[in-house]
Amino acid sequence: MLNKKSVDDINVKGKKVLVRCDFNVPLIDGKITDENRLVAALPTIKKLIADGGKLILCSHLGKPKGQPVPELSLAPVAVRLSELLGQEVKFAADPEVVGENAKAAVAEMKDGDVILLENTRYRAEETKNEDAFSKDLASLCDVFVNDAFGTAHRAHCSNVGVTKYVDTAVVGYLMQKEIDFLGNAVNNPERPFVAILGGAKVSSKISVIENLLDKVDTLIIGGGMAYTFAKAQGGTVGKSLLEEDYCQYALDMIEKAKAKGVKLLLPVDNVVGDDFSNDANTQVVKAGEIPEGWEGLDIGPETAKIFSDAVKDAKTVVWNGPMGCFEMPKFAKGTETVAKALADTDAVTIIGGGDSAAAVNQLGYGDKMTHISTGGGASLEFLEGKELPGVAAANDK
Ligand SMILES: Nc1ncnc2c1ncn2[C@@H]1O[C@H](COP(=O)(O)OP(=O)(O)O)[C@@H](O)[C@H]1O
Ligand SMILES: O=C(OP(=O)(O)O)[C@H](O)COP(=O)(O)O
Repeated sequence: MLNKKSVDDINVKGKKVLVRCDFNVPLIDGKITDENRLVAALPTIKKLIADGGKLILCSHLGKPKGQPVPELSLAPVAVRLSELLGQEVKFAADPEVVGENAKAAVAEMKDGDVILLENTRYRAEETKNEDAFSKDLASLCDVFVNDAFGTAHRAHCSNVGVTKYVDTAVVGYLMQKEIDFLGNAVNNPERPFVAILGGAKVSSKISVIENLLDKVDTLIIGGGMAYTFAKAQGGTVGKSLLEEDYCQYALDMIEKAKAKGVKLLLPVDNVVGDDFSNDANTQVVKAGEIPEGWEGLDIGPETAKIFSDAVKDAKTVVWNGPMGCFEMPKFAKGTETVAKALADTDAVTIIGGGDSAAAVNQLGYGDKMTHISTGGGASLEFLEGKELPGVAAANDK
């Protein structure tokens, strides 16, 4: 259990409550194309409304780099949130985020009202965690609630700096839920505990591999990073994604897994293409036997079966990173097979955010998983065993 004060430990009746959410959602032509992060924020927002707080919501959106960028305004989020909540979420348009407009909007609020501030990254201080903006934010409220799990790995004004200038800083339900699911899976798993890692590069997953090798019964490695392991073991990988500098590291990890009694599963076959394109010619070859001019873009059918079988017997599964270039239908089969195996197992299934979450949702297995994290970078850093600054900054219980 997360040892931080939460929205259940405070009384917000009649108080101004600044709620940091992660409303960093994909927008195409002003339309929200994935609203999971909005839906995930609703329980905390509804609870605080019911308790009679005056809710001042805030979030970043994209990377406007410290100045107003109209395409990155949070205005469309206020519209959609109003619909989802069934009550008006007034948008406090303000290029300074906490300028005259926002202050006037806050001054008019009644108990149970909700407003949304403009994109916090319109202010240059935000990502530098500089005091001026932290103080501005704190001046708006009596109480601060951080429910932005997706941003918890950042130390910015709106999730960390602001806590220096408020007496009460607690976490919301989403933050609690994410940390409880990820924390239980990693630190107190029902066994067998299987972790599946994929994605592009070994270099970006090193700390996760190291941390998980101390905890899992089985570690499955697929995706682009598997080719560095294949090459390290003396195989040929054609023009597959390869990090030569990490070959020795890959061999060390194979040895480390052996020494710890962790079963390490690597691909035994691959779907290869003669081009990085959905129009490529393809064939299935044994892992480490990829011909010159071809590149591995997915795990092969035999590998997909081995990985699925390992998941079948598991009691806890954590998955981060696709098994291949799932964005191209020709190379999506491996990721799809693994997603289906997770959907069919009785195990607790936890999906790290980012591409794996997108893949699982896209394939229609979203509601079959125990928990899909709303944070890519944040869940990765959690799996690395790092302390998340956004969580650390809240008041201890
Ligand atoms: N065999 C491969 N060759 C090249 N890219 C790959 C391969 N397998 C997976 N990828 C790519 O890796 C990307 C995801 O990598 P990464 O950012 O590390 O994962 P995540 O966001 O889940 O942490 C996807 O865009 C996917 O297309
Ligand atoms: O979308 C986010 O991260 P994610 O894509 O790693 O899940 C968070 O909102 C953090 O955004 P940032 O990576 O611009 O700091």
